Amino acid sequence: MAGQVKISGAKNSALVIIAGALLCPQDCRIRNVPSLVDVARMGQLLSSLGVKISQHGDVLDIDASDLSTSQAPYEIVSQLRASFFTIGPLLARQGYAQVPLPGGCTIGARPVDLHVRGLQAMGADVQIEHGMVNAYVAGSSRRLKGAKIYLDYPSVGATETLMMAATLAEGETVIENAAQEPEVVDLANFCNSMGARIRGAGTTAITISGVPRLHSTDYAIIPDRVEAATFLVAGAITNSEISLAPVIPDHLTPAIAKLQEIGVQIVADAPDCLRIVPGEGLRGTDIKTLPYPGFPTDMQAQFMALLSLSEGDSVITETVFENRLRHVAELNRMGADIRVEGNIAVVRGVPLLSGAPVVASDLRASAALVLAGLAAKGKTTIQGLHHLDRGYEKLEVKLLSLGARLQRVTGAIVSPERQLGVNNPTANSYQ
Ligand SMILES: CC(=O)N[C@H]1[C@@H](OP(=O)(O)OP(=O)(O)OC[C@H]2O[C@@H](n3ccc(=O)[nH]c3=O)[C@H](O)[C@@H]2O)O[C@H](CO)[C@@H](O)[C@@H]1O
Ligand SMILES: C=C(OP(=O)(O)O)C(=O)O
Repeated sequence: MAGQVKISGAKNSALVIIAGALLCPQDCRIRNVPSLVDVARMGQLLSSLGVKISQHGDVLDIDASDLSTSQAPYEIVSQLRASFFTIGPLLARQGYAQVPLPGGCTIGARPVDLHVRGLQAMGADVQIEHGMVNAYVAGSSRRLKGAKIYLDYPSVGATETLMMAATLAEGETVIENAAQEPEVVDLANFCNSMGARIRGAGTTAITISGVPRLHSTDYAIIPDRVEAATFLVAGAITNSEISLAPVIPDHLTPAIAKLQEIGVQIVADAPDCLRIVPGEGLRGTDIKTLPYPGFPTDMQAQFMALLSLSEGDSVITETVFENRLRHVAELNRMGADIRVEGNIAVVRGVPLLSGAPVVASDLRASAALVLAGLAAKGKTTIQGLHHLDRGYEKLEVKLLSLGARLQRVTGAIVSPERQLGVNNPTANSYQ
């Protein structure tokens, strides 16, 4: 493979920024929105609340001037976790919100206690009954009150929920031990572009001075660092020179550092363009997933595919989610040598993977299996592509343009039966 790839807008920014548009009683134009199943579902959720949404290419126009209800429907919330992020804006704007518990998913239980405790600290009365979170603000103004909130863990979602809720609260809110992820900063910049007063996003202490009302905006989402890292690994695992743009290289620091340890060179050709130059041989290294600026959990599976073909032993420790190593069994089906104990995977590099039928257990696991399939000798068939389509815009089209040999075999848009066939008849040992 070789060539250039266009990186799409960040899924995790898009989802929360679409929820954040609920804060605004005027038009919001959001640019660089990736075309993903999750984004479409988030749009359906807002429509069910009475919001008018129209899409032209990667531009989304959202008019949330009239909200017909503050009750989010279970059928949509249960399909994507990010839908719970609507609770903060709905409560802040309407003084009332009813959002079903989003439930866990294959990577972990994913409770929402930190979101709930923070909203309570801001004066909301929150009851959880029959799987539903009912939150309301008493008093004639129905406005939340600024508060000092310490998060036990720097949860991305809780930081975002509370930051959005605080934009319209009375007084000042300080979120301590806040998540520092780039998508949190993107959300803060989006809110500030509508007149919110948020300082410190990207650090561990975020201060929000509440304002009575926000106004319309035109905002472009940052590039997706997880998609970019996935393509960097695609270059490394197939020994291919690939250029990526647009990217924000700073957001990729943990991935670049690990790729360099593994023996791959990354060159900045322009401030928003990175090129991967494959090395002579790949070496194992250790990875521990952590909140940003640590190594992202959303890149762990893809790096495991790469390390399974890197010489020597690697230890991968997953600390963010309790059940995010389910791709191990599938990689082992392809000839990888990986042992799991608790949240630790010990990867012993093998010279060659061999194509096999495999099943994707979650979004990043599906990307890891595609990467493994690109490097493996023979044909790999991946089932469970509904996970992939949640978070990668046209992955196979982009890979095909680089010269990969793969095709979508069956299925309609959200069919779990959908399969991807990846074929590499000429894999060499130790790429
Ligand atoms: C849509 C979106 O942006 N998803 C991202 C977001 O998910 P999400 O916002 O769900 O991730 P969090 O940072 O909240 O979760 C991290 C850890 O905190 C725990 N926790 C979280 C909230 C809470 O109230 N209580 C609690 O115990 C979770 O179970 C998990 O073990 O950040 C994750 C961590 O970078 C990424 O993997 C996801 O891709
Ligand atoms: C876990 C992820 O997403 P979500 O929080 O939407 O499930 C992810 O993007 O890898």
